[in-house]
Amino acid sequence: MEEESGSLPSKSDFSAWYNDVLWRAEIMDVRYPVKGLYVWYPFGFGLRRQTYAILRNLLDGSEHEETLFPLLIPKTEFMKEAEHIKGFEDEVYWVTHGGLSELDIPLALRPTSETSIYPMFALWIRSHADLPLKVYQIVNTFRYETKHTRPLIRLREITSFKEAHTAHATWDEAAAQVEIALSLYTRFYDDLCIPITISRRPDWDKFPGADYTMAVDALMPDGRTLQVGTVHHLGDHFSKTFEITYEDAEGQQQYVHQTCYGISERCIAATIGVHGDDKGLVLPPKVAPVQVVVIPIIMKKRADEVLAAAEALKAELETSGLKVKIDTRDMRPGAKYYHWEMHGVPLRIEVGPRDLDAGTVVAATRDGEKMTVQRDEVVTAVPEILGAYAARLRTKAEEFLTSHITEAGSVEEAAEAVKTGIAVVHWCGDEACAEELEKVTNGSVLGTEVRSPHIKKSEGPCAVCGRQGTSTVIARTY
Ligand SMILES: Nc1ncnc2c1ncn2[C@@H]1O[C@H](COS(=O)(=O)NC(=O)[C@@H](N)CS)[C@@H](O)[C@H]1O
Repeated sequence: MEEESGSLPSKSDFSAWYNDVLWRAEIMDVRYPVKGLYVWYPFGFGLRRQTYAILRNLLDGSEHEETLFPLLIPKTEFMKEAEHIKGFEDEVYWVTHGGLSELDIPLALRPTSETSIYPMFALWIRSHADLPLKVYQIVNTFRYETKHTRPLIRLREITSFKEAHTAHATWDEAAAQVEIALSLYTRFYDDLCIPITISRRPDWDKFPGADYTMAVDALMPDGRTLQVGTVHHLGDHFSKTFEITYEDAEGQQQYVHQTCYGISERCIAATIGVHGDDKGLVLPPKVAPVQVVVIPIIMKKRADEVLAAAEALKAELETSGLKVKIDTRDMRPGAKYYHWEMHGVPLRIEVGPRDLDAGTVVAATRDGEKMTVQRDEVVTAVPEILGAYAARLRTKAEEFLTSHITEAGSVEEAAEAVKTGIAVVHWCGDEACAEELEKVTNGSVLGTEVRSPHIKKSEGPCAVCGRQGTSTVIARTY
């Protein structure tokens, strides 16, 4: 794709920066003629592949099995669970025709897959020996979002919806699975070098049909939080609706207790938003489609020698398991640096005539570290350089988060804090007080039972009514 004229807006104008970097870094083409649907460029798709490979490995390594359920859900099944319907009825797309003939039963495009999966769970689960059952799928789902749609953040077609669904013998075992899911999500976001907060959503914000919802939030550069994952304890609401029972050791029929937990491409929006800078993407090594770019510094003389050395270096790095590109385009080095910095490539290695003579190369990390490396040590040095780079990304993102969390003693203080980040107040749990908190702060009550190394939980008088309250997170959200 041609390097367009003009330059990337400053990241301080986050909305403009975000929209611009998505096409300049070839992540998403937003010109598709349906609102809320976007096209993955190949480079962006590479970022998606790497990101979801991490997620797959974490799930597969935690006794989940990947599966695939149909996209279309018969209205008869979809309309079975009252809460679920209420939560999704104004978001569901319906297929009403097959060709020219009207369907006798309209089919929903899955907004999420409880009502396609659980009728099958009822067939699959017969005895406690079938439990625990842990499956996941990574599919596209469809939600007719009426709020402002944004690529990777608020889609009508969620193209990368990882949804896990588990079934257990007891409520407690399902609750234990909620904790396992949260620890998997914590590891996943750590691999993306993204610090998160976890909290229990207030009841009015929990997943339709759930007992409770634990949510994972990331702080974006504009001070708003992005819900980048959720884990729901479904109790036996769905198993009673879909008759998912098992025979227990005493020969009794028991309803299973379930969980489900989802992550969408918002994880990529967070990676782009949290780490990016004024020059473009800054990608963690584990998800970068190109981890190292080799730039031959080609002068008139010795061009062939430099090119051969650069190709040899590329081959060696690839053999060591890295994703490497060599940029031999006929353009000045600075234009090449600009291009690969825009694409967030973690490490650039320059090879020129002087380097050949000195037996060295110049390594430059995407966050600005530059060093000379002995040519014959490059293959062992690169993993260390990338490790140190990832640690710096993590530290920088943690510092941003911790410096944007305010323990607020009053509603007014919370209102000030949410202009640029997260406020922690004491809230009694009463909905009326939450409404007052949201009205005055212009933020949302994200939740209680806050889990974050950066937020200490405490008790104290509710910031609104003075009754006994607990630490509660408030922020402006996407
Ligand atoms: N319109 C959307 N665009 C992008 N991501 C979304 C959208 N709606 C939800 N998500 C993401 O998908 C995650 C899971 O969605 S959810 O509704 O909370 N939960 C479920 O659907 C459950 N079935 C767990 S899979 C959310 O935490 C949020 O991060």
